[in-house]
Amino acid sequence: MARNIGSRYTAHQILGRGSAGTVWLGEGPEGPVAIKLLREDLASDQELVGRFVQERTALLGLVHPHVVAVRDLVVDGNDLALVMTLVRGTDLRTRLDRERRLAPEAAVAIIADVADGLAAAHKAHVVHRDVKPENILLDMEGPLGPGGAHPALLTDFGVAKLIDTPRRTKATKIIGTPDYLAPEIVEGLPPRAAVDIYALATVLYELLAGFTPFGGGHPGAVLRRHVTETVVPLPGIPEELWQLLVQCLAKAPASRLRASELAARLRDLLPLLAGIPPLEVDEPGPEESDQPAAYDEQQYTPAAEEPRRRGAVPLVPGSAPDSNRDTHTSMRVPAPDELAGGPLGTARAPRAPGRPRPGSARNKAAAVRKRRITLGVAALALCAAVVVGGLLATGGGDDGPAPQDSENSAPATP
Ligand SMILES: Nc1ncnc2c1ncn2[C@@H]1O[C@H](COP(=O)(O)OP(=O)(O)OP(=O)(O)O)[C@@H](O)[C@H]1O
Repeated sequence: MARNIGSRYTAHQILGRGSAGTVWLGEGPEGPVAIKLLREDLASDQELVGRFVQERTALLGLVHPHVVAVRDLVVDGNDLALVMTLVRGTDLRTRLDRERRLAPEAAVAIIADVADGLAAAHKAHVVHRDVKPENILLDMEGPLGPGGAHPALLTDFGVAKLIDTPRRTKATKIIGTPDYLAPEIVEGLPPRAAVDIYALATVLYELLAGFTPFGGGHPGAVLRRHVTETVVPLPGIPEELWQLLVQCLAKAPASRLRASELAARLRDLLPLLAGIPPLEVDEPGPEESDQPAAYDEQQYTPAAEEPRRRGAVPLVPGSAPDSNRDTHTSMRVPAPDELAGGPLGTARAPRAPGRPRPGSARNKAAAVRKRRITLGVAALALCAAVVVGGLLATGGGDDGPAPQDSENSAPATP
């Protein structure tokens, strides 16, 4: 069923739904386009419409081979729409869902493309703020690159910023997708270009591992891990690539690479990665979905009809994206004491197949068993010492004190 969008565009068929609206396959004066029609309640928000118009120049000015171009903005009656270049292909989430893990060469080629797009945006002082596989489109009509990767384009520029109006989200609330949120955002700092680098490095990790480094479980736990936990090495990952990942996942934004540098360094690595198969990494089990120790769950309110999916809530309450993907969260910024992690951590640390993960529930159980044994042996040693001491005190023993096992008599440590 076709419908007109403004006077110049016709929307023909729904391509997909996100939390902020519906993307249509449409037609304009210059041929086929993708039209993101924002939800009616957003379109009727005068403040948002004002921002939409304000951001017009920045959004329309961003033209780059690895950015989905916004070609027009339509404000017409109840319609508020972004007209974009139509990308014929799929999004990276769909590819990842299908393949679980990508070979390092293909993963790096895709991320290098996106880093190029980000470099152009950052040069124009535009921060994306919502880099994630859902917002990376693969152009199946483009030429095949290294590792058989199709060209990758970043989409949804400026949408997070448009929706993050002071009225919708108080200064103390976080907007974004938990798995990809940089620690400085969790700590309440304003988002700068480095947040996109952190998110992009998280996507690269996910392409290689099949899961994000700090995701899983309650969104509060995910946010805390971003701030307190360090990323655990992926088994079999080439060292140069690992070092690059670690640098871009640094907690301090200033330690991360700039987008242009990241793109160049990734491309330099491509010859080294040629022919390497996808890494063999065990999927994290459900045991890692720990609840944060101190986070007040009352503060986290998923939309009533929204099922708990990977700990996410939609960007805008009441929205129903048509996929079961992690979308956005809107939560208050956790207090410092809530961000303090436990000694074992709760990150879904990767491991080589068959080997236990540090900090996993299985390891916690082993730690508890070890502690019980240590305590038992220490108690026995103490009893023996008391008996021997008693015998000595009463002059009843000639064999001297019982031998002390220095390891077993040490105080039990958790
Ligand atoms: N320019 C485009 N060309 C072709 N398909 C597109 C384009 N932009 C978006 N799509 C498709 O439309 C669907 C919905 O996109 P949208 O950006 O609204 O949602 P999302 O990013 O998945 O979720 P959210 O907005 O909640 O983060 C996606 O499946 C995406 O692949």
